Amino acid sequence: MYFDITPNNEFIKTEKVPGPTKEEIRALVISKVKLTDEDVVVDVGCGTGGLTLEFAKRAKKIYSIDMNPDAIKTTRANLEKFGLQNKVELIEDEGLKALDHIEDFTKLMIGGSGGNLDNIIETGYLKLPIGGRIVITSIVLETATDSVHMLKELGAEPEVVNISVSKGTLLDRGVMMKALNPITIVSARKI
Ligand SMILES: C[S@@+](CC[C@H](N)C(=O)[O-])C[C@H]1O[C@@H](n2cnc3c(N)ncnc32)[C@H](O)[C@@H]1O
Repeated sequence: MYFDITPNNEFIKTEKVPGPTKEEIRALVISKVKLTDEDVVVDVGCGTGGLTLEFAKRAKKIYSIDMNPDAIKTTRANLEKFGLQNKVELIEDEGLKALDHIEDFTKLMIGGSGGNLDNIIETGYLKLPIGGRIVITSIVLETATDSVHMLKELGAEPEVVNISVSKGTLLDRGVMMKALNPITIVSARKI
């Protein structure tokens, strides 16, 4: 089956909002989330909506949270561009506050936490059902190591992968590879 990941250049973007998460990373995140069509996903820090869009293509329901109003606007614009707005509830709020009001989700994605990482992980992990999954993407190592410590404290067994993607540029004399910044993905199953 064709594994459809939306190319980076098809997203509506603004300088005020980070993202989208690079397409190769989005593909891997879906695999680490172990996304199914029965899933209810919470995406904390939805940014441009890169991951929200991939979840919306495949899952039953998505709650996408961002404290930046421009991120909510941009995510909405991208969902509407691809006709996927109906599955997604957009919440303009701080992640932890918004999580307090959401129940019965099966997967938790954290793509931004703004100094509240430990609390968002703890609250989210405790609300997940046994067998649910939590995935954290990080551009700084400290987010990854802090996530590992917190998940271990909660009794989980986190997996850590660091992905370096290089993209080829076609030149007359060959293909020049340009490295993009590495991303660390921490993931765990609720046990
Ligand atoms: C790197 S971007 C996420 C990109 C996104 N995964 C995508 O594919 O477009 C991180 C986002 O997290 C948001 N953010 C950071 N801390 C937050 C918090 N505590 N609560 C809600 N949103 C937060 C930021 O406003 C930003 O839009």
